[in-house]
Parts: sequence; C-alpha cells; structure tokens
Amino acid sequence: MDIQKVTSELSLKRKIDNGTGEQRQAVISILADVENRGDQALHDYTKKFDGALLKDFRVSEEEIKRAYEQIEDSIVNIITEAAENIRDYHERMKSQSWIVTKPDGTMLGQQVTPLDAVGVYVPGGTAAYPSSVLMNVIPAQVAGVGRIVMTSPPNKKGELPAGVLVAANELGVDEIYKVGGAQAVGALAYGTETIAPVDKIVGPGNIFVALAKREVFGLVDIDAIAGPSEIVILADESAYPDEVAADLLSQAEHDRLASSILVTHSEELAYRVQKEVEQQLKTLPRRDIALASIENHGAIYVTESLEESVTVVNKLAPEHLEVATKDPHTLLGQIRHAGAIFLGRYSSEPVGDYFAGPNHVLPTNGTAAFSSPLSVESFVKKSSIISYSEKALIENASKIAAFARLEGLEAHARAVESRFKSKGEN
Ligand SMILES: NC(=O)c1ccc[n+]([C@@H]2O[C@H](COP(=O)([O-])OP(=O)(O)OC[C@H]3O[C@@H](n4cnc5c(N)ncnc54)[C@H](O)[C@@H]3O)[C@@H](O)[C@H]2O)c1
Ligand SMILES: N[C@H](CO)Cc1c[nH]c[nH+]1
Ligand SMILES: [Zn+2]
Repeated sequence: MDIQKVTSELSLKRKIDNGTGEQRQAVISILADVENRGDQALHDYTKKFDGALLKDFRVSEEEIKRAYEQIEDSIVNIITEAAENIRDYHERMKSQSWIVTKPDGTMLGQQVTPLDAVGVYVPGGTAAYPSSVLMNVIPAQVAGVGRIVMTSPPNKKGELPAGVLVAANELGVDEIYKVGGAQAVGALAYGTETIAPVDKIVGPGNIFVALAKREVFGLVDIDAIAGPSEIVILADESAYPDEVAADLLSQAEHDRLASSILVTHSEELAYRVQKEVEQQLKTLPRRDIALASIENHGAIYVTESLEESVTVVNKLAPEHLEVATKDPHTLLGQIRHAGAIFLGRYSSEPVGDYFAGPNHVLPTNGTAAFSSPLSVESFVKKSSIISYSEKALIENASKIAAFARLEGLEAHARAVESRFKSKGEN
C-alpha cells in the first residue's frame, strides 16, 4: 500500500464501465432472445452460463425448508434483528402526500404512490449476500410495493445459497426465481410465460447484469449501477493503526477492484497503518482478493493538515467514509460528499453493512457527489395534484391563454377560455 503525498489539487475522473464490444453485443442478443422466446431462452442460458438444467425456475417451499436446515437458528435470529433495525431506520424516511388549499379554494399537492412491482437481482457465487437481500427488499416493503420478485443465478446443482433464501423468507418474499445474468434482467423487464414483468430492477451484478440494466432502462426504471466497494478513512494521530487497517481490509476483501484509502496528515499514522495492513493481510481467508485490491487500488494519502484531508475526502466522494479523528462529530458539517459517513472508532464500516439500519447500497465511483443511498424514495413515484377553483381560473385564464399564444399553441389558449363561453341552457 503506497504512501503518497497528496494536496488539495488532487484531481479525479469518474469512469463508466461500458464493457467490451463483445460483452455489449452478447447482452443485446440475450435480451432480444428472452423477449422473443421467453422461458425457453431462460432455460437455454441457465444451462449455458450456470451449468444448471432446471425443470422449474421458481424456488419451491421445499427448497426454503432445506435452506433453513443449513442455517443455525442463532444466525436466523441475527438476520431478523438486523432486519428490524433496517426497517425501523427506513420507516423514518417515508415521504407523505400533501395538499395545500389556497384562500381562493384552489388545491395543489403531491400524491406519493408506491411502485406496483419491483425485481431484486441478487448476484451469484460468493457475492450472494443475505444482507443485500435485506437492504434491497426492506425499503421496497416500507414504500408499500405490491409485488417484490427476487432473481439469482443457480449453482450447477440448480440451487440458490441457503442464507439468501432464508433472508428472503424472513422478509416474506416468496416469488424467487433461479435465473441470473442478462437473461434475468430481460425476464424482469419484458416478462416471460413464468415471470411477470416489473416496473423497476434493483441490485448489483457483474458487467453482463450492469449492461443489461442500462439497456432496459426506460422500459423499466433501474437503481444506480453499483461499482466495486470503496472505503476512505479520514484519520488524525489519535486513530488506532490496527483498527484503521482492519477497516481498510474489510472492503478490500469484497473485490479485486475494491478501493481502500487512508487520508491523514499524520505521517506516523500512515507508516503504522501501512505495516498493520501488511500484517493483517497475511491471515485473511480471502487474502488473494484483498491483496490484489490493496496493491492495485489501495493508497495512503498524506496531506499537510486536517483541513486539507477534508478537501481530499470531498474530492474522492467515497461510498463509505470513516472519520477517525479526535472529535469526529465536529467535522460532519464539512463533509459534503460521501455515501455513508461513519463517525468515531465504534462505527466500523461493517456495522453499517449488516446491522445499524441505514442502507448499504450506496453511490460508488465518486457518484456520491450527486446521488444518494438506496432508500424508500427509490420505490415510490409522485403525482402532482391540481384542483383549480372557478375564482382562480377567472383571475388567471387570460394570463394562461396569453402564455399559450406566445408558444403558438392556440388550442391550449382556447381550452382555458372555453370555461367562460356562454353554454346556453347549461
Ligand atoms: N457493489 C455491490 O454492492 C456488490 C455487491 C455484491 C456483488 N457485486 C458484484 O456482483 C458481481 C457478482 O458476479 P457474478 O458473476 O458472481 O454473479 P452475477 O450474478 O452478477 O452474474 C452471473 C451471471 O453472469 C452471466 N454471465 C457470465 N458469463 C457470461 C458470458 N460470457 N456471457 C453472458 N453472460 C454471462 C451468467 O448469466 C451468470 O448467470 C461482481 O462483479 C461483484 O463485484 C457488487
Ligand atoms: N460493503 C458492501 C457495499 O459496498 C456491502 C456488503 C454486503 N456484505 C458485506 N458488505
Ligand atoms: Zn462490505
């Protein structure tokens, strides 16, 4: 992990992974095939990419029962307690419909309505996180989404990970399909004989999933495209090097492309954290992944002052920011860009990944500069309400008509004026 002097001049570029031409072509043709051939295409791709030959895509009650046999009761209880914390936090986010009545009797407002149907993609393999099931499903439930569907690629035996099934079942999600990749995204967007289409697709996945989500955007809504995990730790000389190193490695073990960065004005802390990271790496089960991540995307930035560190952090706009300074709360007002901000030594990043309550689906790749965590808001849409009174229309009709005529839209003007034409008997 390199130690580099860095100044507030640091400049960064956001990058979008558009995949290779071959990957884009593959995604377009898979999507078209699913749209045309429905379930048969899902069967063919599941066999080709996941090596599984399935009779039925839908997860059965029997499979859920078997999943519970593999997960200890104490773990189920932890999942339930985490779910309660996440639900409690998200309940507070609900936005309300509102109506304002003006003195002339006009009523204006905004009606908040949940989406009818949402698809949650759960990636395959070791990235099939039960915690992500909670983080994607609970805000949709709190928003009041009527139908929540989950899809995930099966292993060669045609199974989904037990932890994922248990987490889904604990939340009451019972429409789960064993389909992954671009074909799952296609099924959710277009619908097939078995899978009815949804209005929005959320959840991370590999490049094929990301490209497919971008391709169907417009036909359905999507969440942000999640990049590899990131952590930035803003620390001063009061931080404990072993704790800082442990937290940096917590995100490095996710992905070879994950990035873990320490920003500090304490050169001594920088060297001690560097040593600690080397030591702790040796004993990690996912050492290879963490090492690749630290070597290629890890960094220790040494600045001139705490103020300069804050400027650098705001430029990085990280997914996760830990503030490990003497008085972390006083810096909160200066942090402008970060997906989630963890204050003080007892707020280690995994506290947020699993348990505290806030969502762990966060903006990556510097997009915290303009976007927010997944939330209840992600699963509702709003309608404007306009109920003009007669008095208000009499007062404003000529202005509205004049505005319409400025735009050359005579029919608009006449529509408003039609209310004041003599209606004979009426
Ligand atoms: N940012 C986050 O919060 C987060 C969390 C978990 C996972 N992830 C990401 O999810 C991804 C998981 O990847 P994964 O591959 O294990 O699971 P995945 O579910 O994303 O993808 C598996 C599917 O990819 C498709 N696929 C594989 N090779 C293909 C090919 N040559 N052509 C067309 N389709 C192909 C198959 O349909 C397969 O079912 C990783 O990239 C990981 O970084 C991100
Ligand atoms: N840190 C990840 C998001 O960047 C989420 C996660 C799931 N499990 C553990 N961590
Ligand atoms: Zn994590």
